[in-house]
Amino acid sequence: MLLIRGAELAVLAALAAIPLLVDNSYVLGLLTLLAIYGILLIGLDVTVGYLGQVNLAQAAFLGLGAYAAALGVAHFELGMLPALGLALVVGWFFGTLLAFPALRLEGPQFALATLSFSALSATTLNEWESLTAGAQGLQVSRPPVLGIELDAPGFFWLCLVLLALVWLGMRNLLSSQWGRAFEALRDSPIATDAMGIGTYRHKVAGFALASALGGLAGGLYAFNFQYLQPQSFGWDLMVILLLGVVLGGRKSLWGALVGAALIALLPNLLSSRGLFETISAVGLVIAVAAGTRGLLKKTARPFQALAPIVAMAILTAGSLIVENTEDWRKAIFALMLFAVVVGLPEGLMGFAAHFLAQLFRVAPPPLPAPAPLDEVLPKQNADGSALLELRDVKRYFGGVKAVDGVSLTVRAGEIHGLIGPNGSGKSTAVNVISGLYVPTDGKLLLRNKALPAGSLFKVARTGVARTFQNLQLFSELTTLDNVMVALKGQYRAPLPLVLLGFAHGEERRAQAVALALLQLVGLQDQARTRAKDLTYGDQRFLEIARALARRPDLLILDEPAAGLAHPDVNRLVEIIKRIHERGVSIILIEHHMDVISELCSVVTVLDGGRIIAAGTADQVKRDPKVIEAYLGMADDSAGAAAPVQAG
Ligand SMILES: Nc1ncnc2c1ncn2[C@@H]1O[C@H](COP(=O)(O)OP(=O)(O)OP(=O)(O)O)[C@@H](O)[C@H]1O
Repeated sequence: MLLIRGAELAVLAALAAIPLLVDNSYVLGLLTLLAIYGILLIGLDVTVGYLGQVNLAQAAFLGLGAYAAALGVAHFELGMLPALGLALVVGWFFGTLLAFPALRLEGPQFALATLSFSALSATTLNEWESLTAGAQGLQVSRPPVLGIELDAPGFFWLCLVLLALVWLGMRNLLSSQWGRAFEALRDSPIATDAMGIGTYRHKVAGFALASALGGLAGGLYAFNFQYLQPQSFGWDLMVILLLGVVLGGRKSLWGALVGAALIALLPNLLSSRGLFETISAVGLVIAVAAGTRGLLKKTARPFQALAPIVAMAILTAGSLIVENTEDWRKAIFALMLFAVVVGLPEGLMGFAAHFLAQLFRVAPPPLPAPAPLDEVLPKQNADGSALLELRDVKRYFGGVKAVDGVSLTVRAGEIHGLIGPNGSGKSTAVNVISGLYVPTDGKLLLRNKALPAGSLFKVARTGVARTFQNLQLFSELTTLDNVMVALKGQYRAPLPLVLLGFAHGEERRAQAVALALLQLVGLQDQARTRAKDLTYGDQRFLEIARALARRPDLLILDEPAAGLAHPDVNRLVEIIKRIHERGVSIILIEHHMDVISELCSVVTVLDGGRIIAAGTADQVKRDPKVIEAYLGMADDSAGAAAPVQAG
């Protein structure tokens, strides 16, 4: 950690020292642009990298921020800092305004919405000539900072200080509960909602933050160039910004800085022959190194390894042959983008990080001791009172009556088994209870209060947690982080404290709690393993630990033994017993009748969306309707064997 902090400080100090050592206005101009683009790309990376949304509006926010700062100075005689504050607020305001409707959309539709906003913003800046001077361009004067006129190095240092502050704030934010929530909702929005974290509101917050940084960068841009034209913030720039994020490496502050350096250099790269030749050659070396490493370690397919080498070889040869590199601009960008997208999907910094990790082998900071289970999961009062009541609940899909008038009561402290042949409506029933589906009709009560209908997020906040039949883990996050995501509701340091880095205490407490839950399911030694690298069985246990982090009154386990090998099924039974000892009430959907018999005090049997039997496991196993329902299933799988045979 100290090494990383040291590297950050060294790079910033080196950048700050350059104007003292080199008296060159061209270099200073590039450095200033690097700092401005750095802020802009850190913002863009929040949406593209962390939230996984294709945001095509960041250039527009740069423009809006630039004009806001310029007009603030021209019309209200603002100083530089208030003008930059105005640019930030304008970016944030329009970002929020766009985010509310646009983030209701997904994938390409969202990208199109941001594209439309860019077009609208460019047209308005262009046509509102009385305010912006339109295509003619707007002269901008650079106001003093706290009464001091800044020369070129002074302005660069201001940009660098702001970049350092943004860097620091974002590093703190992204390594906090907020950053984890952003990553979680990219991996599984359904599970994020089910963990009580509103995906929509977090996406809106992330987008607004990105736009605010776009606005701030815009203010600096205006005072740097001191001349604005609406067409500078159009589609061309947006493509270059995306190129910067992809080239530098997503989800990385370093990646944003490297991307910013590249896009600051790009236009100059082509006009300086020597520089272009050098960069092409360096690109070829990187492509060869990455390709060879990929082939040797079998992490890359031959095409993935060879294509970038061929592309960079063409670029290097071209840099030596062609007369005027400016004429080949688009082909050059295309070759570079192709090489990076195919060969280095994690960007230059992602690639460099592998090497640096091997070179320095920095041990992660030690984890705290697990918190006592009595604090993490206090024993609940299992008094047998009615916890969850379903009254004549129905859920139809067109003509399919998946759940057709189900009434049942789950009592505090019981493990309530829900069984039935395939397609009998079990998953639909729990999807209605947990808020994934809106019921077609009927009432759902938790402790005599109506359960919110059709909102995973709201139901999660009432004390209901669940796992999923088809695993819904945050696969890119570690085991520990998966559990910590679900703790967000319990650890809420105010945002300013998080940005300033004063949330570490809270973070340590959350780690200790998460470790205790991992210990409960036997995964404490895998805390730093990424969820996608766990065995299938361990992934199922991780989902249970994550759901427990919600400290639920009611835990719904949707076929937790599905696909588990026999030893893991035994382990699962032990885990469920341990959870039950804490007084947590459980609804258990299961096909393994021996698991149901061992664990459940009450069993409800569904068939065709209706309850056909209820009672103890022994009673329902002997019920003729249940036997008929199961035996009526032609050649069913072994896992779904008739209950009479399995017990
Ligand atoms: N989203 C949906 N759209 C349309 N039909 C659905 C949907 N979800 C479930 N169904 C139908 O509802 C019925 C009940 O399905 P459900 O998945 O709830 O059963 P299940 O008891 O959980 O089955 P399994 O044990 O195979 O998971 C089935 O006929 C299924 O095809």
